Amino acid sequence: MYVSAHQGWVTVEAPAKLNLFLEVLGKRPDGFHELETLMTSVSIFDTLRLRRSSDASISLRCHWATGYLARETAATNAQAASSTTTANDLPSSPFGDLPPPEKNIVTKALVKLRELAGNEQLGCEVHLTKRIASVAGLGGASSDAVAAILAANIAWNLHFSSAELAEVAAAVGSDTVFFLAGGRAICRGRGERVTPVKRACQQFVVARPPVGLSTPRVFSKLKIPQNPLDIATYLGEKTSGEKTSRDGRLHNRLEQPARELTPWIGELSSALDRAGVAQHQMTGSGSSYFGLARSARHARRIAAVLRARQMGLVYSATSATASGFSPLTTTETAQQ
Ligand SMILES: C[C@@](CO)(OP(=O)(O)O)[C@H](O)COP(=O)(O)OP(=O)(O)OC[C@H]1O[C@@H](n2ccc(N)nc2=O)[C@H](O)[C@@H]1O
Ligand SMILES: Nc1ncnc2c1ncn2[C@@H]1O[C@H](COP(=O)(O)OP(=O)(O)O)[C@@H](O)[C@H]1O
Repeated sequence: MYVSAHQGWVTVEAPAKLNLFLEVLGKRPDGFHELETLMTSVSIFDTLRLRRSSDASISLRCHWATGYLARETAATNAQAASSTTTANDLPSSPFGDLPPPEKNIVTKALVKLRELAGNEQLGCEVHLTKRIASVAGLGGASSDAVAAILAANIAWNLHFSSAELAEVAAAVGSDTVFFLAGGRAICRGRGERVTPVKRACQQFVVARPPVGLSTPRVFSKLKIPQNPLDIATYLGEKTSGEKTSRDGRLHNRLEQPARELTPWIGELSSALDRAGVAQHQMTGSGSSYFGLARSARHARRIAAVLRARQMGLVYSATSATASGFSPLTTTETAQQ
């Protein structure tokens, strides 16, 4: 995350993520699945701007960067949960649909944060510009939630510690905690137990087909593996006591169930094979699919091929760099 503050507004660039390895170890009594996943944040960003307001309302205006409005009546009070807008009454965009503001994860995260701060009078105005496609396995909603928590922690002068921020993040999603530091990390449990690993810079081409996939739906099609793969198949030898990732074999246990739900995964896989991309797979619970490119130029070239074949929304992206993605040690302004 990149965080900055200017004239009362806190701005956060919230990255997407890709799952380079994802294994499902079993189903838990709480209905969630025990995961072992290697995630990397990548250079596809939503932009969240937040400033404190003088009253207790939490208002959110959310739109796609292309100009598609997520909600026409975007400004809403967090308490006004009985808004009359519905998820179906506005034109959808090629990025996917977004919920009305009171159901947006950003609003939920801010309500949770002020609840834990013990001050229901805290209010703010939020503008969210979305570029990360939705129901795409790119973690856009989780990243937005963390961006909002970080921005409000500054705007509301809460001085929450990293551990407290992680508690708020975990309360609103499973892969949210990862986004607090981003970079590259192994996430276990529901996704909330995060171990950073050394980063290698990688280039990707990412395509989000015209259909999205809902996470619970993909999990419902999954057959739990008898012999789950060890993440060591992806991670290399230990270096100075810390695991370092090498470009191991990609793996995503959720890809097979997703292939049963949409032909797009198979089509993207074939397109990347034909384009000569050596390693590719689906990210998260889909529907986005990515390939490992040899260079930024290679990624752009493959992206152009996929666009020409109308394979959906196509991005070329690079993995997180060590400097830019740690909100907890970010710029001076952000630490005020
Ligand atoms: C599965 C992953 C892998 O990165 O997929 P993506 O959503 O990113 O594609 C994530 O952990 C998703 O994280 P997140 O999107 O925050 O999930 P949540 O909102 O907490 O859960 C949505 C639903 O997914 C299922 N779910 C999610 C996480 C998990 N470890 N086990 C599950 O079974 C549950 O049915 C849950 O109700
Ligand atoms: N700020 C947000 N951005 C995107 N989707 C959101 C947001 N808030 C809530 N949602 C809901 O979250 C779900 C998609 O989450 P998203 O992170 O885009 O998918 P995925 O986890 O597959 O990447 C959808 O049901 C969507 O309505």
